[in-house]
Amino acid sequence: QLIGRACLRQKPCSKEMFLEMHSLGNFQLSEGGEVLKLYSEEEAKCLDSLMTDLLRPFVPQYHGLVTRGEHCYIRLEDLLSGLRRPVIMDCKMGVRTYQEEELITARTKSTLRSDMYQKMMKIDPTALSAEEHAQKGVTKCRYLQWRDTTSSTSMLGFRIEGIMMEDGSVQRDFRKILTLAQVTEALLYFTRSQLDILVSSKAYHSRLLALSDALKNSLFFRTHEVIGSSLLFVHDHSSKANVWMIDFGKTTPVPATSELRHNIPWAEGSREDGYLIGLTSLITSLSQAISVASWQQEDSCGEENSVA
Ligand SMILES: Nc1ncnc2c1ncn2[C@@H]1O[C@H](COP(=O)(O)OP(=O)(O)OP(=O)(O)O)[C@@H](O)[C@H]1O
Ligand SMILES: O=P(O)(O)O[C@@H]1[C@H](O)[C@H](O)[C@@H](OP(=O)(O)O)[C@H](OP(=O)(O)O)[C@H]1O
Repeated sequence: QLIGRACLRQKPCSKEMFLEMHSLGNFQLSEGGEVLKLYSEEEAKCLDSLMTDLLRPFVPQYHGLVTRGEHCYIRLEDLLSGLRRPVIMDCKMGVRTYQEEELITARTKSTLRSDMYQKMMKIDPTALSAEEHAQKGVTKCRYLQWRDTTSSTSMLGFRIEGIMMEDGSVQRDFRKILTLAQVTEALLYFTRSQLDILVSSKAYHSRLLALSDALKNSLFFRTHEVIGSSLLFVHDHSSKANVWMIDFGKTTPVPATSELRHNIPWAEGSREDGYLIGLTSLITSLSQAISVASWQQEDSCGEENSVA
């Protein structure tokens, strides 16, 4: 994720610097309120469908394709346009981050990844089997499964990938978050307990409820397995706050005869992704954060009155 790449720099964050960070990965600078993301057929197809779906207000506007040099790019609305020193949180949604297809491929053709072995070694060498140690490699699917079960993905249906604060500092140390209480703590940190960002009519809580309604009625959502997609939370000092669905590179249509529920646990073959399990967890945690922030505000008013 970009937020991870942004770790490379810890200076105050301007829009230019933010977009520059994109160019380290799959993104390129662009003019006129757009960002360019490296083309993938799956993502372009999803964005095409989303532009005529009920989810359109929750997705960056898609302006088609453009070629720059040797590469083709997807033109997307820049979600940070108009924000000064934005604060950003990327939550990867769903109870798993690998497609069923990746699982099948891993069983039949096991390409080993030494980078993923090294990442596991660094965090928990005991999680690796003797065979994996001997090979010094793991399949991507094995790594993604390990990431899912050791983060809140499997249990809560989402995980926080990263948070970037207004000074450009980036936190990615959310791997150990497993419970709703820990998510609540992270949300209070991310919003600095500001109630206008958490709960006002144009803030995170109401936006998530509106998204939940739209998802229930969306044809796109009923007919797609949504894997590795994120909810991007963005606000700035003026308390403008919004949540967007992004990253459809691993989102695929299900066969015409089936529809997904998104709110039940995954069993192989079902293609269920648990997206709504994650959204429910997020809304619950946000409600808890609102309660805590309200108590904090009452407490500080009480202290001020007693000093006066
Ligand atoms: N339309 C947009 N406007 C502004 N920023 C965006 C936009 N889309 C994505 N980003 C930023 O870029 C980051 C990466 O986006 P995205 O997940 O789509 O890319 P990716 O290359 O598929 O990531 P990964 O492969 O690591 O999952 C997001 O966390 C977000 O901060
Ligand atoms: O969580 P980490 O440690 O950052 O690991 C990455 C993360 O799991 C991404 O979801 C995955 O990309 P996809 O979901 O797009 O497959 C990427 O695979 P990659 O290295 O093959 O891009 C991993 O390296």
